[in-house]
Amino acid sequence: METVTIDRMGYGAQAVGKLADGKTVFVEGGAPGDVAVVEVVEEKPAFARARIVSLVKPSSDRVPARMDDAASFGASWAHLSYDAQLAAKRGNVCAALTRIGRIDEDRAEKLVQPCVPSKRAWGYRNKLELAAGRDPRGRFLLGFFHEGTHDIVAAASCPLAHDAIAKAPASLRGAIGFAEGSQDLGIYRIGVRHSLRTRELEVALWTKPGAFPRAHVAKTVMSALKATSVVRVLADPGKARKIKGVETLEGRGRWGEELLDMRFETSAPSFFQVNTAQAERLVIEVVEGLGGTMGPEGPEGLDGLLVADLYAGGGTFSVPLALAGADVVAVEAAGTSVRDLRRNADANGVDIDVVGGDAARELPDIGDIDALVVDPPRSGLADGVVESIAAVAPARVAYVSCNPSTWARDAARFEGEGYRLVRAQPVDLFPQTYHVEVVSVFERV
Ligand SMILES: C[S@@+](CC[C@H](N)C(=O)[O-])C[C@H]1O[C@@H](n2cnc3c(N)ncnc32)[C@H](O)[C@@H]1O
Repeated sequence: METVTIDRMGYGAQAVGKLADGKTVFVEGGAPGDVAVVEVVEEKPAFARARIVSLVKPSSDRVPARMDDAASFGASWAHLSYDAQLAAKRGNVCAALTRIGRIDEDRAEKLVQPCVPSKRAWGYRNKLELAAGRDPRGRFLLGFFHEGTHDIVAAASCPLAHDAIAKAPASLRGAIGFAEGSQDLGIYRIGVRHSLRTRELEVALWTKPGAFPRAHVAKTVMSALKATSVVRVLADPGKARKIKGVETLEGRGRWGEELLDMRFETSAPSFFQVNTAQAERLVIEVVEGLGGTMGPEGPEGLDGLLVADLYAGGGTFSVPLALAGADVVAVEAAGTSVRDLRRNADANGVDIDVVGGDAARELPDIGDIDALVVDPPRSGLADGVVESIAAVAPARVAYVSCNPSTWARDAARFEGEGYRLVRAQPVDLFPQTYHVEVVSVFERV
């Protein structure tokens, strides 16, 4: 056992300090400024992991615990004040840019703006993603995967989600457990989406294809939650990308949300930003980053520009860019999102050239574009994509990222291909967790 001082939050659940021998130590539940007696639980050549045995001097960034099981739904920074979370998120973006992006510290400090706080620090999620299974006694189990494992931690509620769905885990567990009785319906995942703006609430039950008592289950779900839509997503466990179908069991079969006066409809397997109010900030950053503005009538100022939106989802950026006057080509790989995007373009009265396929493969066929948006999954841009973008030579690139490490790697690639990073805006979509979104702008030199 030894006493350490915690220096900062890592990009993950843990805080970071140094052991007496100079080795980096990751400390679960630590806060910057804590002086703590720790016990090393794992020793590696380059670093160690430790747990806090006692706090000699607690950090002034600490706030009283709101619940004991916060870590089970990813709220591993809930012991930090919200200001400290925002500062740590910006710190992690700067650190990624210097360590991985090889941008010097002074420049990174100037480029990375203060993190935009979320309007709600709790109750902000429009979506709950629940894991379902059975406990050793065969009873229906609903909760969250323990981080990094497939062990389900049963949870009654999730205070990160809107109040209307925060207690959905308990209601659904009771109702579905009762409806199942001893018969296993094979439900392995349940998604619940709710909009504070449209009041629409959708429950999506993920099962393998096969017989399913649709009417009985729909009635059960409706008795637990006032849903506007209940659907069944047919896919094999672990193969979420290979959707075999979506059946409407009750109601609309889709979920509707409003974003800056635009209307988006999302089918259950498709991606949609989980913090709607903060997604609006992402849209504003992207429109302005490409030279447009948010006028009183909505996005404007991009007339005549040819813009490609890669990894476009249901059109969160494509639709406002088209409303701002740009000719938009959107590329998206997931079939359900491609259908959503076409529908969302129609619903918002814009024409968008929607291409279903792999962003890297489709990019060279798009032609001479003026500007580009990329919003890839956590893995960032695949090898060769930055080079393909540079070959098409857009004057500006807006890069939206949910992973500072892969973003910083790609920033270095852009800077090596004749682009310069001119702005990096962290936006907090995920309070109480270590996650952070970054909207950045690269200009062709
Ligand atoms: C982080 S989401 C962003 C979606 C959208 N920009 C938004 O804000 O709602 C990433 C999207 O990229 C899509 N995607 C993943 N890999 C892809 C690829 N290789 N080519 C095209 N789209 C891909 C996913 O289906 C998903 O819709």
